[in-house]
Amino acid sequence: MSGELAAAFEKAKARGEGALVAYAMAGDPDLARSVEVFAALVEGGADILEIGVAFSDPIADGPVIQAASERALKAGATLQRVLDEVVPAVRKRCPQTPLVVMTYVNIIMAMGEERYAKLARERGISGTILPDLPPEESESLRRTFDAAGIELIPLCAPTTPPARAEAIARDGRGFVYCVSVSGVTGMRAELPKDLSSRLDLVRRASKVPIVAGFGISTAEQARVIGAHADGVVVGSALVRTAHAEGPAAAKQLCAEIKRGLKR
Ligand SMILES: O=P(O)(O)OC[C@@H](O)[C@@H](O)c1c[nH]c2ccccc12
Repeated sequence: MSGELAAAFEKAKARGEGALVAYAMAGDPDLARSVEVFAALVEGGADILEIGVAFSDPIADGPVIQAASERALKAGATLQRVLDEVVPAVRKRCPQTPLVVMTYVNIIMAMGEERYAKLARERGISGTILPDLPPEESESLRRTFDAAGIELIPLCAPTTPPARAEAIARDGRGFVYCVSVSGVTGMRAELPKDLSSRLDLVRRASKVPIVAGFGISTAEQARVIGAHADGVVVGSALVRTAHAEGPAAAKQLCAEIKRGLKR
């Protein structure tokens, strides 16, 4: 196991903070400028970067990330180029920050799972999130990733039955990603009332840290949810801000959300 993700959660905890996992799309608006966005998120206090690799059919994504996907595809952000050009540049700018790739199964299969795992590890990736990975495929992929030192981060949905959520959490690598709302990524004014009890259940069963993501865009939401998790994921709000106002504004938003994660 790489251990870099665990260390990032430990570091945040030692500072009395929940961890901020900040998502942006590699190649949005182009490869070089997305590196600036990732660096800004870390300057704003992100503890872990989630690097989106665009896919033509992003079924789990709402409008903001879909639009980012389209911009990235237009800019030529293939998995190969992201690993060759974006990841090393981000690594160089942010040497202390663990990097996680977030993409869809097809993209990994097209490269070949072993080739991906080896190359990703060489480039400095710690983990990978695949929201459309069917449970039947997850075991073989997890073995491949384990062997290469890439942590396959599992997801738990609101529709995952408690016993299944516990099983996922027990077997988790890196951290468990608890999806807060049904549906697609994107900002939400309100989060479900039973979210905190679901998070408590997964957290009790999990050997690795747990984070909540989907719909979080404010410091107040981060504060409320952060009390029941080891960290939160913020995507659409950062992607939208970086696109509309630039990296400096996204950095500000990170810093604000980070304040909500102070214990
Ligand atoms: O955008 P939101 O609502 O802040 O959600 C996180 C998110 O963007 C990121 O983790 C993500 C982007 N695309 C995904 C697809 C599935 C699961 C997670 C994701």
